[in-house]
Amino acid sequence: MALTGLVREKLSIKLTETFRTAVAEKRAKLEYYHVEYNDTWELIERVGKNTTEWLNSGFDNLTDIGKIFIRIGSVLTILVVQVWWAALLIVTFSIPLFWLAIRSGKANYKASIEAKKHTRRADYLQDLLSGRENVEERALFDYSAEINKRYKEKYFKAYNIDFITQRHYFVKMRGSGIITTVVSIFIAGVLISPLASGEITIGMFTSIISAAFGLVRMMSLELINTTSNLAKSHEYMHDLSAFSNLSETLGAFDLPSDNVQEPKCIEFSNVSFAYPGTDLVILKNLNLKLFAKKHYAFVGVNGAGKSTLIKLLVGLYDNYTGDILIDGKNLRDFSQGELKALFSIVYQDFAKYQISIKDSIGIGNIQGVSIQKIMDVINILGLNDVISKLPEGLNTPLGRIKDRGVDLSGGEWQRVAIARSLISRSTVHILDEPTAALDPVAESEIYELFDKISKDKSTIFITHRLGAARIADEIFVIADGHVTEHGTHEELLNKGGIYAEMFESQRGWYA
Ligand SMILES: Nc1ncnc2c1ncn2[C@@H]1O[C@H](COP(=O)(O)OP(=O)(O)OP(=O)(O)O)[C@@H](O)[C@H]1O
Repeated sequence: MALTGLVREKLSIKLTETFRTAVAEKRAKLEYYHVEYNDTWELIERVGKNTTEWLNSGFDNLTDIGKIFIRIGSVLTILVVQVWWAALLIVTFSIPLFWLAIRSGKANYKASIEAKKHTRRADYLQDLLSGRENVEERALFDYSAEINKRYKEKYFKAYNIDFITQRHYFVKMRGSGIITTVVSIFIAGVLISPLASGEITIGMFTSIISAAFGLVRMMSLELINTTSNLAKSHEYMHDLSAFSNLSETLGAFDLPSDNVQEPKCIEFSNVSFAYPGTDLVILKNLNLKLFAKKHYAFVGVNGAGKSTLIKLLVGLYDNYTGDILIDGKNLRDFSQGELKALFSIVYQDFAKYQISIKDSIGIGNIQGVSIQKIMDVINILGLNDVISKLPEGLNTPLGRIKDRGVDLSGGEWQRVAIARSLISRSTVHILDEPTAALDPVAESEIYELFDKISKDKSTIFITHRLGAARIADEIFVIADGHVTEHGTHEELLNKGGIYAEMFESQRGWYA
């Protein structure tokens, strides 16, 4: 490898590593709503996916363009000295082509973004057709032919966008090639007369013509092509800059603070909220109060706003009106470290980490947790039976990424997620219905267990199964974005409202 190649390789590795790390860090620090908002999510995906390739090609294009300019400069000098007007003519004709190349490069990049939207959908459909996750449903519902049809539609949409863009590019570039060749032929034609009259020698004529054609080739092919690619890289850098300007969560990497006390009172006061970029108000003047060491259940129909309420409580959004107060202090004034120390949460779609079961639980307390503590939660959650069957016990990798990996059942994965939350140091434990894979009785058992081990802690859980809600000290019924009923299980049954109606319809599940 030539020395320049070696230097290029070294620089490229350094640049790529620096940017890759910076992009990963930035992603981790982004304010949560960027992830849920489609436009910013697409930008995040775009910038994060092929960082290495884009940076490498941008770097290559820059060095290529430098080299081409040096070569053009030397040929141009020869031509200027010999026939200045020929050099001027070529340069003049090349300027609009240069501009065309920049526009083509930008258009190519924009088209690739448009095509990507269809490709992403096509990739998803491809996954449905061949992925592991839905192999059973694929056989059961026999939807492969229909999905395949949709896949082809999406694939060809993306293909057509790419093809049309490439065709435009090709036509433009061919056109520029023809124009500049005509210019060179014109120069040759004009020089024939001085050659015939002996004003210039045949040697001089050949050297001028070869310089002119060389210049035209460099201007119309190499320079235009590289400029177009550079314009694409420039568009990527533009995206990268928009990405780096996205707002960040202050103190995103802060560890849970040590000095946070369990809150005595959490209060929602007239809280209203619409997701960023939408007009639909999800929470409407919601009011409620939660007290220390009590266990609360939020119930209500799908879409009532229960999970949204939790997202606000743990600080994922702060663009609500009204106030959320923790012992009288506004939630917006809490640091990330304090919020992390306050709340731990198990989401409906909790993560299934494909690492050892020990680490999968241990990351719930990244500051360090003893094996004894991990074993305690394992015992409490009845996971010891599962672990005793694993070939490498606590060190067995979960999932199927590794050859030695072992998959768990839906309910077992949920217990691992709950265990992770239980070993965290936070003072308020929240379960946002992570128990959907369990049957109603097993779900009730998990909540009873959770209730028992969280005796001295504040807990909140969301559930649709009211047999589980029974154990809560107080139940909040959320409907249409606000609290419509609250009280103990018995109080709500006696009230004969929505809760009583819902419980009646579910009674058979627990018989
Ligand atoms: N990121 C989002 N952007 C826009 N709207 C959203 C977003 N997330 C949720 N919603 C909407 O907010 C409403 C309330 O959703 P939420 O998840 O809080 O309901 P829920 O009571 O927890 O429902 P479920 O019991 O089905 O989980 C729904 O209409 C939902 O479509």
